[in-house]
Amino acid sequence: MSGMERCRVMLEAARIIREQREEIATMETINNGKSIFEARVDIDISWQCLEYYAGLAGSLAGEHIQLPGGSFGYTRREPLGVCVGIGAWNYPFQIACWKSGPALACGNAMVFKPSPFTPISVVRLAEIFTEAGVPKGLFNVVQGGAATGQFLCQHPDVAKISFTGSVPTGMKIMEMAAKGIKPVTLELGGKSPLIIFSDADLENAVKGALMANFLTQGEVCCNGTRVFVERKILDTFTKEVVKRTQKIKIGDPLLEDTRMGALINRPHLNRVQGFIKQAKEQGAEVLCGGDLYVPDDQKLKNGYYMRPCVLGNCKDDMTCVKEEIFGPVMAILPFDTEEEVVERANATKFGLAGGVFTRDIQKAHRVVAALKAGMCFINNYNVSPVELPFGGYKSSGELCVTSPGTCQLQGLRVAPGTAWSCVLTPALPCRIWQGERPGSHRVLLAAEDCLRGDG
Ligand SMILES: NC(=O)C1=CN([C@@H]2O[C@H](COP(=O)(O)OP(=O)(O)OC[C@H]3O[C@@H](n4cnc5c(N)ncnc54)[C@H](O)[C@@H]3O)[C@@H](O)[C@H]2O)C=CC1
Repeated sequence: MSGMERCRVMLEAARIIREQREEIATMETINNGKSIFEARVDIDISWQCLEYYAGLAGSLAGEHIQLPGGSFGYTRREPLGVCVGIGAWNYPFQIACWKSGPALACGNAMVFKPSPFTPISVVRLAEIFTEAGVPKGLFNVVQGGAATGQFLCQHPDVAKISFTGSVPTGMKIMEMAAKGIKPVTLELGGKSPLIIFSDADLENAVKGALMANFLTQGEVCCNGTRVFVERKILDTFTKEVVKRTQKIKIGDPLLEDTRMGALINRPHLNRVQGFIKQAKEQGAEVLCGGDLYVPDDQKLKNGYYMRPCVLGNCKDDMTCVKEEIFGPVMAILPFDTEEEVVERANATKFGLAGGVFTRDIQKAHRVVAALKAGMCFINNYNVSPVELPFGGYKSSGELCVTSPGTCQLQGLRVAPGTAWSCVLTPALPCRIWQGERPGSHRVLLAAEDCLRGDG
């Protein structure tokens, strides 16, 4: 198909997703355990992603290069072939769209393997693609776990791998890809810093900290789980964060007013609670939560619910501060100076995201420029519009130009050795946690301010 033809099919898929938003969101809530309120946002981001790449499909073009003596050369944009997408369980439908959107826009085929913990919603995506006119066999779902993932990565007919998941699995994928000299895009874990200066709008900073820690039960790779608070406001900030955290409504994720659903499974719940136990042993103080939550509703009593946890008295060398917990656990750390906090914020093997809350715009841009992180937020956190890059530094994986999988857009890829970083600045304060739709945020991006590095 030509780019325009691919565009039309993808726009139709986006339309169907929009039309079936409620049904798919409900399916995603059952699939993952996150609140229906959040699942709807995921579905919106998913159709927006397909629309965005549909828009690019028609404009992909080669170049004509004039040579001496009247000769000329030209480049063609050609699909890679069969791309493999391997997804994590926290954003099943969205990850599948982030990977298949760019792949299909560029004329590739995709074999997608969801996490075995969240197998269903991506099957609905495959049905929608078929309904929209994607030729049979162009988007395929293969269910399975590690062995299936390995088989796909090692398959000689696979041209490219796009992976979202943990750092250890990412390493294995990179090794397998290296053996086949296959390009790979990795979207891995994080332990991102959130820096609250004493001049910040306190109300907004507190909401930002909740957004940075408790969306999707804390199972979000770019969460700002190391919350550095300027010592002057430590007590006030901590008190307010604890108060708001205790008010988060936990329970049946299909209810409209629920803001925190169930964790993905029992072993993961045990693992998260293990981190909290270890944090206490190492001297941290549990300021709230961390215990199991048992809903009154009998049919939910065996669910994997826990109360969101805030840890005080944390030190940089504690396990809860160093390792990704991937659950609703916030660690608060005091700091005194800008120089000190930047150094501590960067002292991590990860580099996915970072956030700064301050009223001083120069300080905000200075600090985010110094953070070694792929995505930085100023006076906001965890908004990810499809138009912006998503990816990390260091062990958080390769940074690509837009959403995971984008490297299928060859040529738009960041040149080797360069790094991109994107910064989001809000026109409105963080309100999503109060129940407003993310549409109420207007995200401003000024390219000159936001891109750094050779890109
Ligand atoms: N940077 C990002 O964009 C995101 C990162 N994550 C990270 O993912 C992790 C949680 O997700 P999990 O599903 O537990 O990660 P995981 O790494 O265990 O699994 C991810 C996917 O890889 C597959 N897999 C496992 N072993 C494999 C192997 N040897 N070869 C090929 N495929 C294999 C799994 O079946 C699953 O589909 C967290 O560490 C989180 O930070 C999650 C979401 C987004």
